[in-house]
Amino acid sequence: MPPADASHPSAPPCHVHKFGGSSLADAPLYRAAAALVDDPSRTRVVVVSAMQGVTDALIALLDTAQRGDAWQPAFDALRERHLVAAEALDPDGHFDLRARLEEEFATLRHQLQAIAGGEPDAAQLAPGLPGFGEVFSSFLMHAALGGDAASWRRLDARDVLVVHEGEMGMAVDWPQSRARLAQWRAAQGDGNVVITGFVARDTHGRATTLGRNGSDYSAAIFANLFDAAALTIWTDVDGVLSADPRLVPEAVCLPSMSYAEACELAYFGAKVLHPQTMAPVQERGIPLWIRNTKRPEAPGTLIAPDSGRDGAPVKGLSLVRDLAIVELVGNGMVGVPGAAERLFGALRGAGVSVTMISQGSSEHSICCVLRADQAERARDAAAAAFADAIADGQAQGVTLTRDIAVLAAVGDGMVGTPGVAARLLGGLAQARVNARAIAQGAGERNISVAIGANDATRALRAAHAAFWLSPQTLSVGVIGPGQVGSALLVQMSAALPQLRERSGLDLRLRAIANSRAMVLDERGVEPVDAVARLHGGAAQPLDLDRFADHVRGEHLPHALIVDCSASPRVAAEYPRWLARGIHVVTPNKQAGSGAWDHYAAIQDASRRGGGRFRYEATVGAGLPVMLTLRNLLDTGDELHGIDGMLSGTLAWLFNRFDGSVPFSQLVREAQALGYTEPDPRDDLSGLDVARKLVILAREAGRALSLEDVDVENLVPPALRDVDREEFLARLSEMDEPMLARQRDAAREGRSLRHLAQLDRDGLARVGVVALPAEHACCHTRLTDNLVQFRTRRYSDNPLVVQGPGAGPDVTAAGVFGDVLAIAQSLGAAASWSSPAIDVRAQVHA
Ligand SMILES: NC(=O)C1=CN([C@@H]2O[C@H](COP(=O)(O)OP(=O)(O)OC[C@H]3O[C@@H](n4cnc5c(N)ncnc54)[C@H](O)[C@@H]3O)[C@@H](O)[C@H]2O)C=CC1
Ligand SMILES: N[C@@H](CC=O)C(=O)O
Repeated sequence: MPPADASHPSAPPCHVHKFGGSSLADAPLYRAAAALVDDPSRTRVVVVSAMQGVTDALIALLDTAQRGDAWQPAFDALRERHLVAAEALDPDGHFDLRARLEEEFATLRHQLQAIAGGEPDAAQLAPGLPGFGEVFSSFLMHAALGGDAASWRRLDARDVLVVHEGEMGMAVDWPQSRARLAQWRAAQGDGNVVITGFVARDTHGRATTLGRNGSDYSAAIFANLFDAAALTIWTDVDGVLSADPRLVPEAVCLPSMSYAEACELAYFGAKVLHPQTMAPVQERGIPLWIRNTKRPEAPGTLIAPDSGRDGAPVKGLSLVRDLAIVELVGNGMVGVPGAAERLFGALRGAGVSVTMISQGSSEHSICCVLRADQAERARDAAAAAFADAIADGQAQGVTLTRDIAVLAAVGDGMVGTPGVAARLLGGLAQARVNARAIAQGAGERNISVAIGANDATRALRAAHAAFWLSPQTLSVGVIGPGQVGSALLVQMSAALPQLRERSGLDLRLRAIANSRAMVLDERGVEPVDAVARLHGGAAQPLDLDRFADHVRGEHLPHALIVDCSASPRVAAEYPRWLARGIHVVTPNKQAGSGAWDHYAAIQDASRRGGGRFRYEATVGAGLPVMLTLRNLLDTGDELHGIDGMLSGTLAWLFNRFDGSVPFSQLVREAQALGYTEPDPRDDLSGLDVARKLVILAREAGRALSLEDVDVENLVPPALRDVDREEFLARLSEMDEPMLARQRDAAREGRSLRHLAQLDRDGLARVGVVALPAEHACCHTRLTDNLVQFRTRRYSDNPLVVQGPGAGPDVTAAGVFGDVLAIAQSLGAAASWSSPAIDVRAQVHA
């Protein structure tokens, strides 16, 4: 590019603003845009796009006219839309806006008539016709800015900007354009200017456009021509985001980036920037801001020569779809100069543009990623170029793989930083995405990975999580906010902020469900509001598959479901969830003690899928019963037997039951205190304790099942098969038999206790026993569980775990402990991570 024009040495530096169509959809938006540039301390240059949708409408009009179809109705609609906006912006005709627009529409009408009529030379009108939208728009903006000649001028870019078609799109004829602008400024004087974006004239003087999204390019060109102090591109997002927010809800707005980073991201699909936009501003070192018209208070993204190192190696991720891989394989190419030249010469000859290249140091193959619509042409050209080598057996052939996408991580900070590729590929591996080809230039600013098209979104989300989220980020779903579940939500609400702050554990509650309804929320559910939201408008019928899909959301590195129900239906899902890598934590005993096949399927799915299964709270609520057993066995001890009191409810009942109060009244109290199972018969029948004994036995490696346990059932036969409500109504039928047992025991100086026993030979018993006063179980309080482990090491005196074994709070604490154990095991944070800026992504309208 030539040096800056010196014809206006005294002109103050100006600020160029560019507004896209989404910011100019109607008259109020033109006024809002005008207010954003209201800074009299600077000379302002405003470059406008067409009103939203108008360029597409013009292209369609052109197409209709070229086919000879009726274009008038669409033309009238377009004209009407602009006249409505003109009426709103210039109600008293002060700016003569209506007449000026009518003049331009008359020109457009003549051109369409000429094109539709096939008039000689009419074809030459076509390239410039889609640019009428910017012409109309410049009049509207001129009026919105209060455009009288003293303060604002209007410049039609077709009068000054000269372009020609270059190899890489429209190229500016800088000397001509600069000279023409100088003439224009000499005639008009310096001051504020509104300019039509997108349009230009070609070297023959015909109107043309800069190509799709060319308004950004226009703005950068005029920033260069005016030697501007800054360029601001106003759009409908907060700035350049770390990834496409439609695919990555966690995308963050980047505060700054270098020109080089912006170019890499622009090329690789970051829609906010046009690839050509950077060059004219980069050449003069003009700072470029991307800002949001709808949130002008947001700081936006600054693109400048140096991005300012913030310690984050990766600035953004981009994804290019609709690609294919063409690979040339040949033993005969090893060490032979010219093979690459021959291949790329052939591709050039076929007019194929190569997106990415990868060749291993063995030189045995060259792999090119290119556009899918050019793939067959590329393959045939490569095969033809190597036909002789293929015939001689020196090359094995050319293969074509379709349905490819390229994911790229971009950032100046990658230069010289070890571990970036590992983090990227590690993230992909965790999401089970296979890398087909990898490329990184010696510039180290871009690592590109070719992947299968079906994996593209998953790969982008996984890579984003790998760079922007704590590796200990968990997407959490809670099922069953009853007694235990609600207590868990209260505990989470209190603990989560400090866990995030101090330990980097980022637990995000994103789904909640009870037996009827569920709430799935992408942005997260506040734990304290979760239960209320199940009764609100956002709740939907429970669907466990959709629940799991949502929790598994691919943009977060890990997923975990907490099942606080007692439901076998929910427990049946565990193998499927674990196989998908979803961790499961539960106090629900159905899975741990259910059918052996189901239990084995859970262990198997966990091993294969990587999801961890933790169920400490199923035995002893918050007590470390399972943990103790696991530690004993993992350190090489040998279990001889387990005995003790495994039911908080039954412990509490028999601690209190001295015959002075009916047994049924105590059961109701235990239920109200949240100690019992949802159906108290599960406790009274001994079933709940039998389940716990089975869980412990299985944890110790014994294939015990419920039917192997000798269980005493305290529920009278007449109450066993009635429904829960009837059972509760007839609870007093238990009083007499229980009182008789209590009196018999008291007569012998004994107390009733509910015991569970698993002996060395695998015999398992559960039931009520009358124990002498000196027995350890007669020295417990309230809901205390007491579990005695007899092992090789603890043979004379058992290892005892004792403490409250029921109740919502202690159980929830046991569940929460399991959740944290999983989160903590997910790997410590790396020494660097890309900052999560507080400006949240604005999804494109
Ligand atoms: N309460 C305690 O002290 C202890 C309880 N547990 C276990 O904790 C679990 C919960 O107990 P509580 O909170 O006392 O029960 P609860 O009856 O108060 O709550 C159960 C919750 O599960 C939901 N639910 C039931 N069936 C469902 C289904 N098919 N799908 C989705 N949600 C369903 C219900 O809507 C309710 O929100 C049970 O498995 C229990 O055995 C374990 C240790 C101690
Ligand atoms: N109902 C159970 C609760 C814990 O599992 C008990 O009383 O122990």
